[in-house]
Amino acid sequence: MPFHLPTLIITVISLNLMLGGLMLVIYEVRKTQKCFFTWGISCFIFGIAVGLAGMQTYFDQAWLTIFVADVLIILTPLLLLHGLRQFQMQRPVSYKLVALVLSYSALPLVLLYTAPIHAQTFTAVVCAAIFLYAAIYILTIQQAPTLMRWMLFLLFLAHGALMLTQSGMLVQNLALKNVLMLPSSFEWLLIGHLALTTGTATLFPLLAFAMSEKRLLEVTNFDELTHMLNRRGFLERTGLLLAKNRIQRRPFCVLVVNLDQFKNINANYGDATGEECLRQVADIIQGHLREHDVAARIGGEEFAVALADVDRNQAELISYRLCDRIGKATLSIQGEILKLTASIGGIHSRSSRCELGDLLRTADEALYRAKSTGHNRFVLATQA
Ligand SMILES: Nc1nc2c(ncn2[C@@H]2O[C@H](COP(=O)(O)OP(=O)(O)OP(=O)(O)O)[C@@H](O)[C@H]2O)c(=O)[nH]1
Repeated sequence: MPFHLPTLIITVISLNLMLGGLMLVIYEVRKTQKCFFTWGISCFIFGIAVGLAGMQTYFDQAWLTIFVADVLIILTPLLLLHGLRQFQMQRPVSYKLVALVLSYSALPLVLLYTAPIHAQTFTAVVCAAIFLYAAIYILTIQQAPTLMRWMLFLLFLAHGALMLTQSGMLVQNLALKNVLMLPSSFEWLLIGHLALTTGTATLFPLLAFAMSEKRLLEVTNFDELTHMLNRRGFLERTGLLLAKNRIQRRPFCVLVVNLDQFKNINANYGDATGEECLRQVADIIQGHLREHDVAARIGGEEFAVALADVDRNQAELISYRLCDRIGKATLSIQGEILKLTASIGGIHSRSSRCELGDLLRTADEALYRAKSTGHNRFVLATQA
């Protein structure tokens, strides 16, 4: 199907200018993520490069339509890669790599720009190498959601393959002694580029938003000290588990684990030691639960555990074991061996008919009884 080349060129330029504008708008909102600025500039530069390259047949200034255009074309994926490095490191990243690759690429272009087909082949090979490198680089960004990481990997890989195809076609043209690439081939390359640029530029902001959302969830639902869920996260996750259990009329148990005389630890050894104790107790609790149980730090020296589908005997056994393991653990902190005990108040509901708030209130009352009858023990209440 024939395409109208000037129309295609104008479409590519407009799309890149629009995407560049979009990136700059995002940067305006998220000043801390400089990658959006870099990606925006990269889109603008590509738009200009395509414009200059498209003027080849109308404007006899090879230094501008070949040399400058090709240098800018190489700069585009380099800035894309630089943006990815800024994105991953979340701090200023040196431009050394960009400067180095650009200067090494510009030197051969000085010699080649009078032979357009050679210059274009060289540019396509350099761009392919940068895109393939970026494809591998994106896989190292572990914090990015897996699906998005692989989609970007495929897009970069496809971009690299497109550039390699372009260089292959140019070499073929060279053999056929054509001065420039066949217009029809150039059209297909531009269409491929259009699709890939749109895909990549759409995924970049999504990637950043997905990662901020993940971070936001971590901050709102997790406890920084122990990396367990916090009270909010516990209520959310346990609420869902309880609702599921209620539908199946299965038993449910909530335990509140509170460390005994914890203020003495702080007073005798300092807050930092107290915090290390909290971390080690959190590990003990998490180490004793099944995969689908929920554990959280819901207050200063207070933890909560939700056990789905356990009968009363199992709930008692787990409470006993938790008390026992915390009491027997020797916490080794900065050369000091510390001993701690915990009291546990719990509620076992036979059919999960109660609301979570009521279960927690009853577990708190049971905890009060465990504390007032001597610490280092558990009291388990029962409800229908
Ligand atoms: N280091 C540290 N201490 C904490 C943290 N959160 C709470 N605490 C301390 O935990 C102590 C809790 O004291 P209390 O509520 O009186 O309870 P307790 O000393 O454990 O006594 P009982 O509960 O009766 O056994 C206080 O001294 C708090 O300062 C924390 O994040 N880090």
